[in-house]
Amino acid sequence: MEHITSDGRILVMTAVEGEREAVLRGLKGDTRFKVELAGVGAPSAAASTALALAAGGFRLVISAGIGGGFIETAALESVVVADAIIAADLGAETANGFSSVDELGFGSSRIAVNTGASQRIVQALRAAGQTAVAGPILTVTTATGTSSTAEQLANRVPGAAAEAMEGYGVAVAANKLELPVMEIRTISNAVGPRDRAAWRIKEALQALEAAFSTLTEVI
Ligand SMILES: O=C(O)c1cccc(C(=O)CC[C@H]2O[C@@H](n3cnc4c(=O)[nH]cnc43)[C@H](O)[C@@H]2O)c1
Repeated sequence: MEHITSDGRILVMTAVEGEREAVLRGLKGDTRFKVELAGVGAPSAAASTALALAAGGFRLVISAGIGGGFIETAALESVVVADAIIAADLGAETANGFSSVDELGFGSSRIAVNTGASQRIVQALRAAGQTAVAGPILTVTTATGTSSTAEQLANRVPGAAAEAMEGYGVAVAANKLELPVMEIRTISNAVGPRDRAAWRIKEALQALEAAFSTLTEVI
């Protein structure tokens, strides 16, 4: 996949150490990658990514970790590769509902990715035996905990596949340096009512490890 990267390193940002360790296990010492901690939430992720990128020499930035899945699109333990990274709650509440920063004229809540590259990674993951889909990954400030919020987000972003809390922050930092960005999430829980007994964090971390193992073969 030389059109994603050729020379230069790939920076992978994860929110927490458990995710970082899973990615590192999958990479098996591949020195083309550097894996750093973003912290939880888009502001921390943006600052951490900017600091990491200051070292220079990167060709691609990937926001990676576990996430919530819009379950009719992304099943538990599956992989979602972003075809867009969207700050889904960045905007204003109005009498007529939510207005995005785009609608308010303050900027863009959507960061584009190389959708061809996302599709090719999805194909490679499927060929390796994982369930994978490309779709919009939402960045939220508050993890969704009700069916009503899940429904609002799904209506706001048609085709929404997953939500997490860092992608938009990582992408803003990459964008500032005109670097391409991707987001890869493995699904630990359904977006909706919190049901801890149903969370599959261990399995999602195993899926994350497997996804990065495949990535080293195609990138
Ligand atoms: O408890 C553990 O063992 C553990 C291991 C690895 C990661 C975690 C996390 O809690 C990661 C937090 C991270 O995950 C994203 N996330 C996961 N599910 C959702 C969701 O439904 N909505 C939004 N974000 C979600 C998020 O990016 C967090 O930063 C725990």
